[in-house]
Amino acid sequence: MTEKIGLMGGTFDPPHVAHLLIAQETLSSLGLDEIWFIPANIPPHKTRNHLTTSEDRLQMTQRAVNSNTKFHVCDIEFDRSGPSYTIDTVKELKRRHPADYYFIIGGDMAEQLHTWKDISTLNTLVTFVVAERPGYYAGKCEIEGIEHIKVPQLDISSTLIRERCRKGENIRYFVPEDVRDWIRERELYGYRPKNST
Ligand SMILES: Nc1ncnc2c1ncn2[C@@H]1O[C@H](COP(=O)(O)OP(=O)(O)OP(=O)(O)O)[C@@H](O)[C@H]1O
Ligand SMILES: O=C(O)c1ccc[n+]([C@@H]2O[C@H](COP(=O)([O-])O)[C@@H](O)[C@H]2O)c1
Repeated sequence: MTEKIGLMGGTFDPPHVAHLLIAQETLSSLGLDEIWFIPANIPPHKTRNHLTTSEDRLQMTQRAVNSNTKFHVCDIEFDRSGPSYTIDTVKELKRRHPADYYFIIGGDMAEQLHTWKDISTLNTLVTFVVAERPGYYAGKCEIEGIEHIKVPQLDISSTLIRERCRKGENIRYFVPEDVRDWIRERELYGYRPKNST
């Protein structure tokens, strides 16, 4: 039988619990075999100047998924220079590893999906799966054939976590413990917690 693989693309600066939750719920509700987390080398639509290094984001993503045997990290986008367009990633994945692919996105991404590179072709190569996200409405998405999954909405973002780190606020349970350890060890986002919790 053809494998069913979920792709969870992201900047993961840092990866957080909402990423893990929507991936897990997609896996269970669509009966997928695995989820591959794909950190973007150069996220096509992010305008922020200073991303954390690819090595740190890759390491944190690895740590985020390591307790789940069905979650894996795929570093395919680090092999290419220039913006990490999903169409290029998916074409390469299909060449290397034929399977049915499901690309997971949040409601914010769904709203702008029509602007993605070669979206009409990409939409024939993967099934998009959308998880609602507070403040966005995936129903606005104009692309056809999208699956919607029901997941409790979490108003958590990497931006919020970076802000909390900068302010010395606690990020426990916003990210997996192994990710928090890495952020603390490397003092990413200026993280110096005010207390040991
Ligand atoms: N809380 C959330 N609920 C639903 N989807 C989410 C949530 N957070 C992130 N996503 C989705 O996960 C994918 C990767 O997101 P990304 O790595 O950019 O995290 P982010 O929290 O949106 O980051 P930032 O705050 O830096 O923009 C995107 O498809 C995004 O829509
Ligand atoms: O291919 C595109 O045109 C495109 C435009 C915007 C985002 N994406 C992908 O969507 C995923 C989530 O993006 P981001 O910016 O929220 O990390 C990530 O895998 C990006 O490469 C892809």
